[in-house]
Amino acid sequence: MDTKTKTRISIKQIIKDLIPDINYQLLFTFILGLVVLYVVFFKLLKTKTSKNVIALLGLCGSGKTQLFYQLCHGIDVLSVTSVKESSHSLSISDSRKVTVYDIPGHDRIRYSLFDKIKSQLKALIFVIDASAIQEEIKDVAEFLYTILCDGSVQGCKPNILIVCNKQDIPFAKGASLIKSSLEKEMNLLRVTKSNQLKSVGTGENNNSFLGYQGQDFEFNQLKSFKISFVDAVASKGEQIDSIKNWLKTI
Ligand SMILES: Nc1nc2c(ncn2[C@@H]2O[C@H](COP(=O)(O)OP(=O)(O)OP(=O)(O)O)[C@@H](O)[C@H]2O)c(=O)[nH]1
Repeated sequence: MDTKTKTRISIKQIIKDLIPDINYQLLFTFILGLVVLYVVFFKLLKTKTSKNVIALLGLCGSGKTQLFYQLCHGIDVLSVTSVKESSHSLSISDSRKVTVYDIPGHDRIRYSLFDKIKSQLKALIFVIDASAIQEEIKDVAEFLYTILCDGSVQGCKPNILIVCNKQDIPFAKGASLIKSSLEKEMNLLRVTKSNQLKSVGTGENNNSFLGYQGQDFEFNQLKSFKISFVDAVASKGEQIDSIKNWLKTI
């Protein structure tokens, strides 16, 4: 008898001595269960910790880069239209760090850059130029609608902050007015979007219709997201405290 077989027999003997009526099948199932639990636990932990991205989104010129520099470096920046994303690690509390991405607003590149990070979203900051919202409402609503319909974004359930920036400019619209204007615009948009999908024969697409059927669209119908609106002035970090406070809550 070799030493390996001897050891196996003695281990079996020890277990038998300890628990005389042992059911090996039950023991095996128990150990297998523990292994499965261990794997699932670590997978869950990994998914939770890997969602540490905050994306700054919005149309060109809304003030994303200005806000990015204020939040991450506490400085003002003389910015030009961005053509590639910038990122920076930011501490949002003593023990938590996130990576903030400034995604350029140009419609040719914003989606491809956003696609790279959207599966790791912890939160989204959507920046609007409140002084130009009357002219830009359709584009803003379309961009926001597309983001909210995205399957990966819906899967991440990020907290969303809609920043109504440039409140220092006379006649800039306030957050509550912008919220209701966006709801009206998105109400129209979801009819066109779902009709477009029907006409190309894709049938029902759960992601394309936001809110409740038969009711006017309201942001609070979106249960996957926690959406808040704030007024802000990113220039010189004049009015960004509400954004900083929100970051602590995500
Ligand atoms: N008055 C005022 N101007 C601002 C404010 N925030 C940003 N700006 C100005 O708006 C312009 C555009 O700001 P950016 O931060 O470059 O805008 P962006 O969203 O990053 O633009 P893209 O890179 O094209 O996507 C710059 O001239 C900023 O100085 C603000 O709160 N008030």
